[in-house]
Amino acid sequence: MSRTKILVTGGAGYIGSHAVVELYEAGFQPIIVDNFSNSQESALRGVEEILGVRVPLHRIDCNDAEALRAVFAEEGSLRGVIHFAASKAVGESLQKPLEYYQNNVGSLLTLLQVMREFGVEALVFSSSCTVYGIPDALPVTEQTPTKKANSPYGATKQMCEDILRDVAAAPGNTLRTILLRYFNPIGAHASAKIGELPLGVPQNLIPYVTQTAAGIREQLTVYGDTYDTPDGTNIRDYVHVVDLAKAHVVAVQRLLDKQGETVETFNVGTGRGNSVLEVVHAFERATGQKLNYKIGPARAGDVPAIYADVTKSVEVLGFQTTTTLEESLASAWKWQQTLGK
Ligand SMILES: O=c1ccn([C@@H]2O[C@H](COP(=O)(O)OP(=O)(O)O[C@H]3O[C@H](CO)[C@H](O)[C@H](O)[C@H]3O)[C@@H](O)[C@H]2O)c(=O)[nH]1
Repeated sequence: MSRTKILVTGGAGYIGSHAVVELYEAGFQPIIVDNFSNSQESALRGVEEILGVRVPLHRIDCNDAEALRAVFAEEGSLRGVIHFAASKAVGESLQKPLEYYQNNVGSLLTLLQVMREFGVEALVFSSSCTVYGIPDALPVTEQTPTKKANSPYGATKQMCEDILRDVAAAPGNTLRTILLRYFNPIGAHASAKIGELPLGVPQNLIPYVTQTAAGIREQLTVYGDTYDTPDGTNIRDYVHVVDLAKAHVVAVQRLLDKQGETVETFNVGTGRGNSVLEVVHAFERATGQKLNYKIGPARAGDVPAIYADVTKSVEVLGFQTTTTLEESLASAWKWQQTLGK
């Protein structure tokens, strides 16, 4: 029996590569589109080693409508798209707003246009808990009002969500969309053949932690300990990347089964909040490594605390994470060790 083809934009990236593995293992045929602007070919070798097969790759930019059309035409019979391809660095987006709007919003518009031309009617979109801004109450549900984004990156995620809701509401619309609002993805595949590949100095907590433990970085700076949280450091919901990848498989299946509304939103997190210091100590417990860290000043723009209410994703989507924080951190460390110095 032939596999159902799903286009995965950004399929060589951190979350995308893990999703490609989970899709294939669930019986789908992922087709990767990537421009390698923030990803590396080595991720695809890792995917190949895990699966024992080559996954088709198209090296194109999602802003290039003609190139995208050629992919849809060549592949034929695509049933759905998972759109990971986007720029994701909050700080960088403040420096390069135009690039972020073009890359994130522009590429979605182009993709939607081409999907319509080819009659592809299922889309999973990578959104982010950043759309909630600084929430008034915790945990956040999908009904929690969104707040004005404090970076162009966050604004692009809100705009893309709005675009997809408007498309769904238009008369005659046939597109079905699931918006997955990711909390903080961490960790790596159990095989340690794929994982996060930050370029340069990591901006995110976990790669900074693992690089510090590996001796690549001198010391982790914990950004502030005077927040209104139990230990004064920021609280986040750290979700294992393989769990997160699996949420996409469930979402794609739901779209193909035509269940639910034409556009649906789900939080993808563990439902647990952990402080930065809890992460540091969980890492030490999980790996036996002592972490060199200091408390530094708060980072501008950080949300004091956010974690997911996962009731809807459990009850409606039928999705639940299974990996503990310690397991996630151990997988991140195992992956870091394969990278060397
Ligand atoms: O060296 C560091 C790095 C991070 N942190 C703290 O660790 C927590 C997590 O920080 P990350 O940078 O890993 O992630 P954010 O919570 O800032 O998330 C942001 O980046 C994510 C991916 O890059 C998502 O896109 C998300 O939407 C966006 O808000 C924060 O409290 C941050 O202050 C430190 O203390 N030291």
